[in-house]
Order: sequence, then structure tokens, then C-alpha cells
Amino acid sequence: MAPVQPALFDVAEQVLFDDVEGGIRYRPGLVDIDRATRWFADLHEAADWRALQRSMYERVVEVPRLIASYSLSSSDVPVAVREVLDAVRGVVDAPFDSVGLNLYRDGRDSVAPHNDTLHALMPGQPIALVSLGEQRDMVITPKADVLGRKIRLPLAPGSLLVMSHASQFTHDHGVPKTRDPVGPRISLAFRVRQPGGDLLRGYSPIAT
Ligand SMILES: O=C(O)CCC(=O)C(=O)O
Ligand SMILES: [Fe+2]
Repeated sequence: MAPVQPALFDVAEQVLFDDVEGGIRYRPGLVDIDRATRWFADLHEAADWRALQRSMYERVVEVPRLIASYSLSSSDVPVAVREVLDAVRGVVDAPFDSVGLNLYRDGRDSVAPHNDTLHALMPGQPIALVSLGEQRDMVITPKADVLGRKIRLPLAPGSLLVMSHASQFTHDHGVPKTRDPVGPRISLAFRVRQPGGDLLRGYSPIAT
């Protein structure tokens, strides 16, 4: 029988923007596609997906994606989330203690440009974002008073995007809607909570 070859995947890291805390970095092949596909199926099935609503201009609107969130110290964290975390910890050294999951059911689901909620995040600690399922573009935009260019980055399944805490002051990120026929995508955002930070409201931008 042929020896089992180690999976070859792309571990090259791309620096999209730099700052003193590491900036924003993209690694297309954190894990191979087989593992990404299995995690997608497990989480699609097992995560505690919720549809949220928010008020906007005196109207109540649906948040255009499903959301789940866990404290990583809780016993109800799905096994696949722990496996994804292990893979992330292999390349990012941070004491992650919470995870927010997003399920974009099709091209109509999105997240509006935003920075992650700073008062709930531990200064100096990064946000690690893993993508599973269908590829969607992320748009990263420098804030009004910051020099730089807008980046449109296709987030491949099995990829990792790491954003510094500092970058949340300088750049917005979002996943725009698309008319392209796309299937579902799941993202997991691992974060380090500030003591007293609200898990759900603090971590998931309830933006359209
Ligand atoms: O789904 C993504 O890639 C981005 C999600 C996000 O920005 C967030 O959960 O704060
Ligand atoms: Fe975000």
C-alpha cells in the first residue's frame, strides 16, 4: 500500500495591512479542503443558530445571516469548534475565550462594513476568523482619516484571517451581498473578551 502523504496545503501568509500589533493577515490554507468541508457539515448541523432582529430607523429588520456564539469555557461548545480552535492556536498565540459564528445562507446574507465592538475586546489581542463552506468576498476599507486602499479579498474555505485589535480603529470589514449563485458559508470569529464584555451583543455586529 502507498504510504500516506501528509496533506500539502498553502501555508503562505499574506500581509494585507501592517501595524504594531500585526495588522491584518490572510492565510489561505490553515487546513485542507476535506477538513474544512467536514467542519462545515458538523457546524451547520450542530451549532445553536439563531435569527436575530434589530431596530433600524423605527423598523424592526432581520439580521441577514444566522448567528451562534459560545464562551469557550462552556461545556456546550460543539466539538468542531474546538477542532477549529486547535488549528488556529497552531498559528496564533492568543488566549481566545469566545467564538461568534455566522451562517450566510446564500448571496442575500451579508454583514455591513463595521469594526468589531472595541469595548468588549481585550486590547492588544487579535481576532481570528476562519472560513468554511462557500467562498465569499470580504471588503476591508480604511476608515475616513486613514490612508490606504480598499481590499476585496475572497475568503477561501479553510482559510484564516487575523485582524489586530489596533486594526479595528483603522479599518472596517464586511461581507457584501452578491447576485452570484452561492451556497452557504460559515465563519468563526475567535476573540478575547474584556472582563465584563457582553458575549453576544459585544461580539456580533448586529449590522445589516
Ligand atoms: O463572516 C465573516 O467573515 C466576517 C464576520 C464578522 O465580521 C464578525 O462576525 O464580526
Ligand atoms: Fe467583524
